[in-house]
Amino acid sequence: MDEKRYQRKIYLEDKPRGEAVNEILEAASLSPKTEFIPTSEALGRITSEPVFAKVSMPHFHASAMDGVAVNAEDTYEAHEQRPLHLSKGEQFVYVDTGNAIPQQFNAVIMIENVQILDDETIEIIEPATPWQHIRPIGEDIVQEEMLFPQGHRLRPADLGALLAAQITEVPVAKKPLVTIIPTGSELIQAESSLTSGKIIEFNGTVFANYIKEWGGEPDLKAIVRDEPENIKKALLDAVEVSDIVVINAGSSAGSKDYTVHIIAELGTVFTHGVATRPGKPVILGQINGKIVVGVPGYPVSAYLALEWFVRPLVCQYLQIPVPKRQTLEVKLGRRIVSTMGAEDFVRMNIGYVNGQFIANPLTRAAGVTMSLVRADGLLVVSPDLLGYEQGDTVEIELLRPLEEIRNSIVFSGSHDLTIDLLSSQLKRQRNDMRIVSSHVGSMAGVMAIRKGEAHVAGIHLLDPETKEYNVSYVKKLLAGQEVVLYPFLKRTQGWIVPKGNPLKVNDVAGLAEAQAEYANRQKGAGTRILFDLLLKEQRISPEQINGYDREMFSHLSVAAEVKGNEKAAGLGIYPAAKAMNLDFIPVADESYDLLMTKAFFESEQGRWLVSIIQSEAFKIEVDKIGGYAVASDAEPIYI
Ligand SMILES: Nc1nc2c(c(=O)[nH]1)N[C@H]1C(S)=C(S)[C@@H](COP(=O)(O)OP(=O)(O)OC[C@H]3O[C@@H](n4cnc5c(N)ncnc54)[C@H](O)[C@@H]3O)O[C@H]1N2
Ligand code: MOO
Repeated sequence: MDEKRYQRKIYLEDKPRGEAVNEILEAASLSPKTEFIPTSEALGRITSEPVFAKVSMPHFHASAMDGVAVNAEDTYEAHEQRPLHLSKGEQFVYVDTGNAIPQQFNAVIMIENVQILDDETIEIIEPATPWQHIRPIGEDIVQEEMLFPQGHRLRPADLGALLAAQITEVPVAKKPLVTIIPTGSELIQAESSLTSGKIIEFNGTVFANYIKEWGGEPDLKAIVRDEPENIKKALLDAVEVSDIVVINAGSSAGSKDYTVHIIAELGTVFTHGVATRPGKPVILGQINGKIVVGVPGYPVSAYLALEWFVRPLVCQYLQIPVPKRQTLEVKLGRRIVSTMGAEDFVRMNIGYVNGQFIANPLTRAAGVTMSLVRADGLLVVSPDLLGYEQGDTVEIELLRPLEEIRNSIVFSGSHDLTIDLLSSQLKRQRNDMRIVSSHVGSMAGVMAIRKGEAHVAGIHLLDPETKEYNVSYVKKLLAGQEVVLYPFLKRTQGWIVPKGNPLKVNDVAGLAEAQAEYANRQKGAGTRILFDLLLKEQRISPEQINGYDREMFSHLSVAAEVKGNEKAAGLGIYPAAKAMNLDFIPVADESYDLLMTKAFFESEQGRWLVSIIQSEAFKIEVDKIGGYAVASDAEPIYI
């Protein structure tokens, strides 16, 4: 393979996103092609031309009520004091709702207002007005009337109107065919077995489904290895048949990032690098008249780039405007730093606490797929800003329905596996509520309650003086605030070590002596406070601990670090060790309590939370994990 021809490209442009998208829209000038499809299958499709009714609805004068059809003139004499008799056939006929009205009649009297005297005769006491209770021809739809203009997205009721007007086949815009080419020699299908360095290909499926959602027809190709000839062939095959081509990864400055050179060789490159973070290394080009969008490999960058560049192309093809997201004004719980000169897209969590929406940034790392799963909204920081201060009011694009956000219980503080159980039990009882948790550590959890950014915080803070948990911290840090400490769990902290405890770790002294590779927790985490106390008690300095500066953010991450490394050790809770099939040496029993504002504790959501904690079903689930005792009949401590 002639790989030398494709030199690394180190410097990327920083083109404004709007400029980059306009360029490709102009070059593409995609226009819709019409196809006729059965009306019953046209849900969500876009009409490609105006649609006119073939027949009227109703196409005959139809009775709107069950009753009798009459000629209004025959009934004018009827009066309460002078009941009028009408004879069947000549002066009236019985009709049901929807029946055609015989030619000689022009009104319907409801059956309730008719006195049946015998088989042939009825009596009425009120005259009928012409056309009463009759749906005249075309009341609903008039033949030749325009039902829909072009560019209308068909909804279920629209399909009904089309069929009623006898349109059984509807002209819609053909879906643009979008070919998706995942590239990368490290990629494997999810079904294959994983070895180090291999990554499961999943961006392709994400793309295919967004494209479907946006109205396109995706064609997800097999993984293409990082070899110029393979990439070239995949691109040439794709532009032959598709309307738009998406090629994933190989967009940056890596030694195997050939895509940009290949597009340049086969056609034109308009853009390599846009002024956005993440998503910078986008490639926009054209081969044989077809637009090729090279989206970065990292999943978050990939999704954003797809939305910025592929969605407008799909919409251009369908001739519909690019839909805008609903926005929400929120208060920022944390400061947000942004790059000058580039648009920043920050994934955000939003909570509705104390009557206001508070938003906090999720991780900014472009490789974290779960940040897209968890995000409630997207904050777009414009290129001329350096960011926002904590407490600023900003507008956020919503990625989730507002109702869902409003009903979320915002959970902060320390991580514990039982919070996930609590969350699923709550969802079982109240499918309109959910727990959103961020694992920031006990101390940050207390602060989140103090600043009104969370409803509940899980905390386990050992007071080195009193050897008591939580109470002294809350009293000191939340003085003057009305809060409740709800005794939740007793759990055991201990050494998490490889099976068989090869380094024979039993205490901090042993840990230091064996020079174990220690996986520490972040500052402010309850486990970290415990560890520092153990060091102090045994007069061991942090410098003696190998790995003291490596901070993990949860018990499970500590266990994951220990797994597969015979020299590693960590401090954490029993279930984390069990989950990763590691050994556990108990060190201390601790109280993991729930800190809440009094207002939340007494709210409907707060009462639900407590009722789930006290439920038998929850206790059974917790017992299944092992290593916990749920505090039963707990009395909340008002502070
Ligand atoms: N020296 C520099 N390095 C990088 C730069 C840079 O400017 N200078 N940019 C970084 C940024 S920002 C991004 S974004 C990535 C873009 O990388 P590529 O588009 O070249 O993609 P890869 O390196 O091949 O992959 C990145 C990452 O994503 C995974 N990946 C790729 N395809 C898929 C897929 N279909 N499904 C799931 N995951 C996928 C891939 O395995 C890598 O882990 O470059 C930075 N580096
Ligand atoms: O631009 Mo990359 O897309 O930041 O992660």
